[in-house]
Amino acid sequence: MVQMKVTKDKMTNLIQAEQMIKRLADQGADMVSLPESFNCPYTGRSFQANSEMIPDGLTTKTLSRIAKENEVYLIGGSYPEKVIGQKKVYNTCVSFDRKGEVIGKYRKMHLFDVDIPGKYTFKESDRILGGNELCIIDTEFCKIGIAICYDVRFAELGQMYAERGCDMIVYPGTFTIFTGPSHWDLVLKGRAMETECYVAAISPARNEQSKFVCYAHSSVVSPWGDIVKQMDEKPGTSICEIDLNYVQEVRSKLPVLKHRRNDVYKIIKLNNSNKK
Ligand SMILES: NC(=O)CC(=O)C(=O)O
Repeated sequence: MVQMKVTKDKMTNLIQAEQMIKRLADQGADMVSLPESFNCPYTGRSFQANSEMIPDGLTTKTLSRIAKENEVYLIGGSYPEKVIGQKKVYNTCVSFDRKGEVIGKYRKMHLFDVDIPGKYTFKESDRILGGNELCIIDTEFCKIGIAICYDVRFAELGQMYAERGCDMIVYPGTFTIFTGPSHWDLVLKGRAMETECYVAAISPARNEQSKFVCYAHSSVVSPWGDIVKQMDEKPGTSICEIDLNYVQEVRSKLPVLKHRRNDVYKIIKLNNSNKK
């Protein structure tokens, strides 16, 4: 987990990310994840101003080189993706294999439009478009589902990854200082427990000078719902060794995925005419 302090300067952020990824690779990490919005601050204006084409932009090219040089799988946190003909951008996570090849691209699906009076108001959809596709990366260890931050609040997405054979879900995410203390552990544990997957969530470090002050506390949660690694709010790196046999062990002891009654329930949106 790379919990870096994101600055306003993209080059500084890329250099910092590279140093931290190298440190983790030198310590034996097989897979490294960056946080959401790692190459620029997480504000609407900064996001739009720093957007790049994928895969031709500087950030994607740099991450590809870093993954290759360090021979690690790299989940590239997220950064703003420019699309020709669109004014708004996507909040996108690109993943790479050990050779630096792109193995997945995920666009944040659920947009963080919230109004917590007196505390925090944000309308991500003013400048960002929501993606519509799942992203599963197939690694030598297991299949991993990718989603971003606010997506973690939506249980259905996690369920879809579990149903499609993922043993782990990675959420680069930057929860706010207002929501994190009550909700971060809860949603990560919830997603892990109901999907019986390992769940990892990687945040930037807290930056009190930033307009967006995040909760930080990057974490890994086991398929039983226990927090197996958690950082505090400071910048740093952390390695967590996980045992994928434990996923199967939990699923055989408590087979909630098998017990789902998909024959009885499915989520539909009622229109006004048939709403009771
Ligand atoms: N920043 C987000 O996208 C989400 C968040 O902070 C929250 O859900 O809380």
